[in-house]
Parts: sequence; structure tokens; C-alpha cells
Amino acid sequence: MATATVQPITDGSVTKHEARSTAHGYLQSRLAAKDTTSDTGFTIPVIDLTPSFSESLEDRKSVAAQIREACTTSGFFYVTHHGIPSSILQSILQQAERFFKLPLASKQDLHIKTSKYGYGWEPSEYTSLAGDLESKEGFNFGYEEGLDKSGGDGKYRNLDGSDDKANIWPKEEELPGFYEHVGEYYGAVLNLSRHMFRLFALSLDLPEDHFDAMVTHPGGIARLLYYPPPKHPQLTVSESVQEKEHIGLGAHSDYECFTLLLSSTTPGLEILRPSGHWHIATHIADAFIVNVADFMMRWTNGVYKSTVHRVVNRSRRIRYSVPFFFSVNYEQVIETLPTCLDEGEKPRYPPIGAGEYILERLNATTKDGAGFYGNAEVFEREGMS
Ligand SMILES: O=C(O)CCC(=O)C(=O)O
Ligand SMILES: [Fe+2]
Repeated sequence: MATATVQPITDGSVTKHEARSTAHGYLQSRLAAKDTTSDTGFTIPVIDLTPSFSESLEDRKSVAAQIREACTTSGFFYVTHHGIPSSILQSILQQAERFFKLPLASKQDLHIKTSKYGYGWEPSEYTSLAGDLESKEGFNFGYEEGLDKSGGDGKYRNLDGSDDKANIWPKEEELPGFYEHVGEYYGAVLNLSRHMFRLFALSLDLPEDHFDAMVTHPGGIARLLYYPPPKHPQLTVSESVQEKEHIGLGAHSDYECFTLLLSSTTPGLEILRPSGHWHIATHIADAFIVNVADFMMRWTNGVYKSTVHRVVNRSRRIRYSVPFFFSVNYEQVIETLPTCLDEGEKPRYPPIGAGEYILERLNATTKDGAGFYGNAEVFEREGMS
């Protein structure tokens, strides 16, 4: 395995440069790879989490072994029997539908331009992952103690270390019950993610509680996403991009540790196989799709794969989805896990702070990477919404 020299971190700019350039290089190299070393065995395994709730460590390890297998190959897997009732899953999808049906003026009041972290309502084309015009509309929010069933430990700070209230919520009278339903869902996926982190620890030959103290007030950005059907369904994806007919969400890898994705039945998620073909993910009722994200890839020295994916809604129906990007406490600095280094092997990535890394990656999705405030200025100057 190729290794890179560890760069010392002398100030924030070194870290930022590293966060952005490594991610960009990784995306480009994955998109360029046309490795025909047959990937016909490419699968997205379905992992039944039932034994992970058992009293028996052996049972829990059996699930961890399946997670390891998935994370070292496709980087994606489904989880079923995860303990979150179907009613909560259906309810968040209904909240997404209600939210996006709000009058434009109400959504404008929640515009992402008033947040330096990209929270709030995001009109289509406002951010771009790979330079495409993206048809998705989003509503983004992060951790707050009121959403954490554990009550948190009072130490949560925003991505940049500040402690102001960052989320932007619709008014209760405008969308009655929205916050409560969203909170119910968020609390449930947060706890499931903490549980999954224990399985990840076992999968990495670490003590089961290795990550526990790092997720007491963790970063967890959630998005409600809306993907309209294509305006001209007869066009191919490349034609439609040329015709400025939008792609849903451009090719990217996620930033955090792992993502739990829930979606409506309309397909759309496409996963890049090593051969360069896009694998269309099938919908499994009441399951989450889980994928390793870049922070976990770095942490494991590349042993766990953060796989490129995108969304293209080729159907005539609307697609809704709700990704939850699970991180660690934002002040946590990550260094390569010792169990991921062979004897004498060097870390491929320098240590990096969680919040700093994620904010840098988010900023990279704005115009010229100027950040969300900078983006608002560009849009205003150019007379766009
Ligand atoms: O909407 C989806 O199915 C996937 C969304 C996604 O990949 C993302 O938001 O990072
Ligand atoms: Fe993603």
C-alpha cells in the first residue's frame, strides 16, 4: 500500500488545504478509474442488526465482521431490524413532503444564506458537489441538545467551535408538529449511530467502547432532500446535463464517519463501482443504506472505503430522502487508528480536527469555495435567488 509522508499541522490553513485537496484528488481519481479488474462481485450486502442487540459479545462480533467485510469492499451496506419503528421512518418522509410544499416565501425566510454552516432551506443549484447543476432542494440542520434523547453533556459546539444556536426551524404555526417529528427521527438515528459506532469499534479490533467518549455531543448533520423528476425524461443523463437538465446530486463521497440514508421508494441513488459503472441501489423497505464517509476512511488509513455516489432521479415521481451524516464531537482530533497500520506502515493522512475538516468540505460546495456567506454575496450580485 502506498504511503505518504505525514505533514505537520502548523496552523489551520495547512489543515484546510489538506482537507480540500485530498478530497478533490480522491473524487477525481475515483471518477477517472476505469479499472476493469472485474467487479462483477460488487454487492451492497444486507446486514440484519438483530444479533447486534444481543447480550452475547460473540453475536455482536458476528455483525461487526459483516460490517468490516462491507466497509473494506463496496463501502456500502443496508441495515435491517435496526430497532427504529417504521412509523418514525414514514413520518420523517411525510415531514419532508410537508416542508417542500411550503410556499416559496416561507422557505425563503429559512434561506441557507443566513447560516455560515449551510443550515436552513437550500434552493436547487445553490451548492454543487462536482460542478453540476443540481436539481435537489434541501433542508439542513445539525445537532442540538433538544434533539438528543440522552440530553447531551452540554458541551456541543458548532463546526467552527462557536456556541450560538445554529439551526433554522420553520415556525410552529406554519408547520405544526414538524419540530417534534423531526426530533423524534433525529433522536432515533442518533442513538442508532452511537450503537453502530460500537459495532464499528469491534469491526476494527478495538474495544467496543472505544468511540463512546467521542460521541457524547457529536456532529450529526441531517438533510431533508427533494428531487424533482427530470423535466425531459427522454434525455440520457449526459444529454440532460448538457441541456442544463439537472442531475439530482453530483458525484461525491460523504465527509463524516458514516451516513445513514433513508429514502422514499423512488430510486435514484447510484454507487460508483471500481469499473466505473454506476450501480443503481435498490430500495429496501424500512432499511437504511449505510456508507463509510471520508473521515472514517482517513481514520482507518484507507482500509475502510468511502465510495463515490450520486443521485439521478430517472423516474416520473418525486424522490425524498433523509441522509444523516454522523461524525464525532467536533473538537475531536483524529489520528490514524493503530489497528489500521501494519508493522512499520506510516499514516497516509495527517491528524485533523473533525469540525474543521467538515466545515472546510462544506465550504468547498459553495461558489469558488467562498463559504455560505460568500455564496450569498455572489448570488445576490448575479441576481439569482
Ligand atoms: O438522496 C440520496 O439518496 C443520497 C444523498 C447523498 O448522497 C448525500 O446527501 O450525501
Ligand atoms: Fe452522499
